[in-house]
Amino acid sequence: MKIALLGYGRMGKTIEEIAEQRGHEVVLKVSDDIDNHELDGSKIDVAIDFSIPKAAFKNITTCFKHNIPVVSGTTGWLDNYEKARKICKEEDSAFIYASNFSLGVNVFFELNKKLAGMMQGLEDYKVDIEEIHHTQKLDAPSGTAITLAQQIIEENSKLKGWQLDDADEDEIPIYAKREENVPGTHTVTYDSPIDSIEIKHTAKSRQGFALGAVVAAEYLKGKQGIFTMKDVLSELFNN
Ligand SMILES: NC(=O)C1=CN([C@@H]2O[C@H](COP(=O)(O)OP(=O)(O)OC[C@H]3O[C@@H](n4cnc5c(N)ncnc54)[C@H](O)[C@@H]3O)[C@@H](O)[C@H]2O)C=CC1
Ligand SMILES: O=C(O)C1=N[C@H](C(=O)O)C[C@H](O)C1
Repeated sequence: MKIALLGYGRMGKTIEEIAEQRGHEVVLKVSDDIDNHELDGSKIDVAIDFSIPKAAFKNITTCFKHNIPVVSGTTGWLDNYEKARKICKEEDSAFIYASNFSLGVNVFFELNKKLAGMMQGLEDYKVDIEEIHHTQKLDAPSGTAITLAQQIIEENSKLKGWQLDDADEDEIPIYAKREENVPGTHTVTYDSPIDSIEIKHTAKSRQGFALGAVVAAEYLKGKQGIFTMKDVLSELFNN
């Protein structure tokens, strides 16, 4: 598979390593305005975007217009997600976005939904989310923490939204911490006066995110439409 990397930072470099191990070829690396690069849809099978929040929408939709399917993991640009989906459909292109591509986090997402469903009637428990990332991270809270919050809100009609730090009674507080060299740690806690329940995912490196993104690109090649990591993992595990 011929891959264009949109963003060649920590994730771009890890993705290149894993893509090559899996027999793919990186044919283009973009680290600046995508308009400065020639995009030939006949020479690129899939673009993988791990760039920066303010570039992601333009990167993604420019690829759609050149008939190049896109896997995107960039966080902090989702105000424009619906617009990107619309352009993908108009251009008959293909798209997978995930706030977190790691297999472990996708299992954690399922666990989070299940636990939120079990906790929704238990009003003594207050839920919060903590995320810890490296100090270079541009956005807060993390995309993964936002996904976790949205999943909990979908299961609990009493919760109306999320908030960084100081939240109202009907909101989930998200605490975003920044520490040197932490690839990504997420904890969901339900706390009551008598006990607490905690689920936690700790990434030990960026390998899991990168592997998930390459597997998603393998899934997307030759397809048309909008997909999720759930589609990718269902195919992978035949369920
Ligand atoms: N969904 C997931 O599984 C994961 C998502 N991420 C997200 O991926 C993004 C990138 O993360 P890192 O690689 O750690 O950041 P990074 O800062 O190491 O890399 C971003 C790169 O984008 C480049 N860039 C700047 N303007 C650009 C443009 N117009 N087009 C293309 N590239 C441009 C920068 O030069 C930089 O090298 C972040 O939004 C992060 O939150 C990170 C890890 C996992
Ligand atoms: O910026 C990062 O590094 C990460 N970003 C993603 C997020 O915002 O959730 C995923 C992962 O936690 C690493």
